[in-house]
Amino acid sequence: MPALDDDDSFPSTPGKTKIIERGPHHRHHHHHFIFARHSLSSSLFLWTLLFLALLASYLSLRSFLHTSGRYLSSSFATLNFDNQVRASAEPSRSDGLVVLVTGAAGFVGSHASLALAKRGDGVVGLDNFNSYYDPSLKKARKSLLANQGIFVTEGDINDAKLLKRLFDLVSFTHVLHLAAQAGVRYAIENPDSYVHSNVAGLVTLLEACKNADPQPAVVWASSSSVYGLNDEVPFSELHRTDQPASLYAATKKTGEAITHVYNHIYGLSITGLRFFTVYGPWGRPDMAYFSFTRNILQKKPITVYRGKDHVDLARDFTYIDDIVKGCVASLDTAEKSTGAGGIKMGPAQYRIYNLGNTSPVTVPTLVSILENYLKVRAKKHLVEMPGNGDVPFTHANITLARVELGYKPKTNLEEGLKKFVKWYLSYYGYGSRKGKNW
Ligand SMILES: O=C(O)[C@H]1O[C@H](OP(=O)(O)OP(=O)(O)OC[C@H]2O[C@@H](n3ccc(=O)[nH]c3=O)[C@H](O)[C@@H]2O)[C@H](O)[C@@H](O)[C@H]1O
Repeated sequence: MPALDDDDSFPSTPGKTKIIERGPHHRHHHHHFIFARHSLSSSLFLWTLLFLALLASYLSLRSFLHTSGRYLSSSFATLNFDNQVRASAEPSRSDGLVVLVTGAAGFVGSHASLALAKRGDGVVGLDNFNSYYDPSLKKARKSLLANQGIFVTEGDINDAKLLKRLFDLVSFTHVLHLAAQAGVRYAIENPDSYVHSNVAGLVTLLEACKNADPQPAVVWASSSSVYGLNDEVPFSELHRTDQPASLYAATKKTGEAITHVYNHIYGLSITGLRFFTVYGPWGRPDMAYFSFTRNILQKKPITVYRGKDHVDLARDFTYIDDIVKGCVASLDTAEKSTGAGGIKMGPAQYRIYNLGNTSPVTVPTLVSILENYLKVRAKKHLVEMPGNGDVPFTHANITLARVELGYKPKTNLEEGLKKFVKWYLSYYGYGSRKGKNW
């Protein structure tokens, strides 16, 4: 009796079935079966091969079209970008400057770009459109610039590749560096953003300037806040600036030291401008005159800080058009950098100027001027100045800028705020909720 080989009924290896041979009859059928199976499986095999071949060609064709499509569209985008940059950089007057303006969608940057383009200089803008305050205001400024043929590219001053690309495309004669993290009190909330833009970003930008051939002359925005706890008035460029009261001020003071290094080692021509509380149309919504206007119109309370012993705080508020004239005069009087491709050839110019108005006004006076134009009484909350970066007053001595730049501020706070309120009402409308959260 044939032993029942239990093993035969089980696959010897998982997935494989053993063919059980049961005598000649069985064998004949079996051959037939094997033959049929064989021809079936070879035609199946061929069909499978054909299918796979078709599938492979379809997939490779698709990926080829996809890649080349992407390549073509990115080449077009590159070409388009290059053309926009070059066209924007082209001056429309002979001997026109060719200026890279960083922070071009910002308050001072947009005004300065327009002024330069208006007199025939070539201007290329760079701005990261961050959301420190409502980016739609920045986009609106960008459109204003675009209408005058000025291209503003979206990018960060920390992007060394982008900067190199811009310098490869255009021989900038000047850089007007206005991109920064502004705001004195916000540094408590977001200290990193000040280091990112005002220190790291500045170094990346100066590296690009120093490597460029020819090297541009650099004019950049420092701040009245560098005077910090200095109480000699009016503030002169010779006064001490080693007692900053905010991280913002400390990063601007650091900027003055960093630019000095690039001047000293690489021969970059440097002009630092200490702006004093700049205000005006298309201004910054985070600043007091702007947020007060919005709150007064919306019948919301405003917080007015006071110093010790109820002394009013005061600022040397400076109108935007005067600041722009100071920027343009700085560009026009800047000497050429002396280095080339990162090597200094001789000593280069290093300047620092106060750009203020020389007539400080108290914050309550600012409020009453606004009340008068807006025809609404402000709901004032008087609060003692918190120790978060503010200084009690600022007051600029502008003798140096007057003598060397021909700087002469013309607009007092009353006239300047009138222009600001007119712009505000036309842009936002009465009591508009737009821009509620700057
Ligand atoms: O010159 C500069 O280098 C700086 O100027 C500007 O700083 P500041 O002079 O502090 O302007 P800004 O905030 O308008 O406060 C004005 C006054 O209103 C008071 N203030 C402010 C807010 C508030 O709610 N209440 C209030 O009383 C406040 O105490 C102050 O007395 C720029 O913002 C800054 O980026 C930098 O460029």
